[in-house]
Amino acid sequence: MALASTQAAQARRQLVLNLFIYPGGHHEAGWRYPGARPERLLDITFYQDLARSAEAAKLDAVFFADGPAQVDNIRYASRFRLEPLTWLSAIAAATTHIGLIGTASTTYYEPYNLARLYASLDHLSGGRAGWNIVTTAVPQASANFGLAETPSHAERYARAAEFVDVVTKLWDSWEDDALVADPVSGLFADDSKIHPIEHVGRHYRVKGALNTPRIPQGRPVYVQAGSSDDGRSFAARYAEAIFTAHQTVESAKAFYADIKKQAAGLGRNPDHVKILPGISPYIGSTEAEARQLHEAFSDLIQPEYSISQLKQITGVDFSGHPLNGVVELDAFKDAGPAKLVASRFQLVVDIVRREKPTLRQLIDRLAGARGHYVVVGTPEKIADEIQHWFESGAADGFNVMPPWYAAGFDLFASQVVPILRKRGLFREDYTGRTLREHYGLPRPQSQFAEAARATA
Ligand SMILES: Cc1cc2nc3c(=O)[nH]c(=O)nc-3n(C[C@H](O)[C@H](O)[C@H](O)COP(=O)(O)O)c2cc1C
Repeated sequence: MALASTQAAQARRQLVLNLFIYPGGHHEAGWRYPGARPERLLDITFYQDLARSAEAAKLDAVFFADGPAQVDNIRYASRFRLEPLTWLSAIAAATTHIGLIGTASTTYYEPYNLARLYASLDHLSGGRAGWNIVTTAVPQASANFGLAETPSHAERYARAAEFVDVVTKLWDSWEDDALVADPVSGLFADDSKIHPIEHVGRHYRVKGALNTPRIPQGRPVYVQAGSSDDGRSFAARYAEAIFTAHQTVESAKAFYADIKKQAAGLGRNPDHVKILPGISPYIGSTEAEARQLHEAFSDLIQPEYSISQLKQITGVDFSGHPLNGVVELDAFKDAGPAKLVASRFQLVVDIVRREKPTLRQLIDRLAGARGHYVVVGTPEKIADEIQHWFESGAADGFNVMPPWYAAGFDLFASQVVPILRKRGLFREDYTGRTLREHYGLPRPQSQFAEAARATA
């Protein structure tokens, strides 16, 4: 009976929930909050425990951001980077169902290397790999790869499109039944079903095939994070899940409608493109308690860090601006290279236009989750917000961004998820093993197998 009701529940549109793991927590002072464990930030068992908690709550995946550069303002916040694929591989060994989404940049990788890495993660995890495709907007990164300057926004996205075409061919280059491994006949692999890809393009020349058999999911789940116009059209063409930042349900609804329309216009099934805004919950048994919790984090903010973060996002240096002085829109009119992450830049400008904050209020707004949606309230209120965005066409789910670990996530898992489950919005139990099955996505066929069948 339970399984039938689960399947019936699954048949209804189900909420997607990922745990976005960020060393030290998503609030910039999260590593300082009482109960946080900064001494465990390089301890793999800390992240394995977090992933097991997310799996126990039946979440879809854990998600790691990434950027191949040391950020400028490490002095006051735990902003170092765990290389996602290595840490996710260790998490795979400690879990059985939770999806594993790692960020990797098309600007600072080569397709063949990246295809091998994600093929390994998908094989070793039994089909749980997701690739968050970013073009990376951190100017410091180029200096780590011998580049005199960062390629332009448009150039990065042009490369990214070709990059995805190449790795897709590489993941398809072994047909599903190419690997035989028959000790009786002595045939290990049917090499007529392993295809060189012979790619020659503007940015890449790759002969192929991949040197790894086809992966359990066929291809990792393609996730994308970038919301500029270029980012949106790239996402509509390739993404199966999109991580995005929105402060209001209206902005999220407009983004959601735009992407779904663009995807449908390309002949894709819009249901196979999951829109996942970030949400950072501050949970209290009462509204007052939740507000106190949020204020306690604000009291731990170190403005030097916040102002350097603001400069990183907007290119504008507010270090000489009084904390209690109102931030004027004019301050952004000549903003320069920081427009590399166009969507995040626009998000800050929209806050300033809408709320006319003082500098202290602005850095407070951004400290919680770098511009993602921050919700402060009781578990019912947070579940209401999630349900409202989900049912009003603003989101297919969320990347959950706890202000601190592990209690910040434990509260969400123990107090908010059960309410969502009771409302029939979220799974009782996994009904599949792979990330594609959790997301309700089809397993793609190899383009070479399809071509071979077409000519047979
Ligand atoms: C929600 C969100 C998360 C992002 N996470 C990353 C990340 O982890 N690493 C990265 O290099 N870029 C990240 N980016 C930036 C973009 O993916 C990408 O680098 C691009 O250049 C800028 O995106 P946009 O201008 O299309 O918004 C993120 C962007 C958004 C909107």
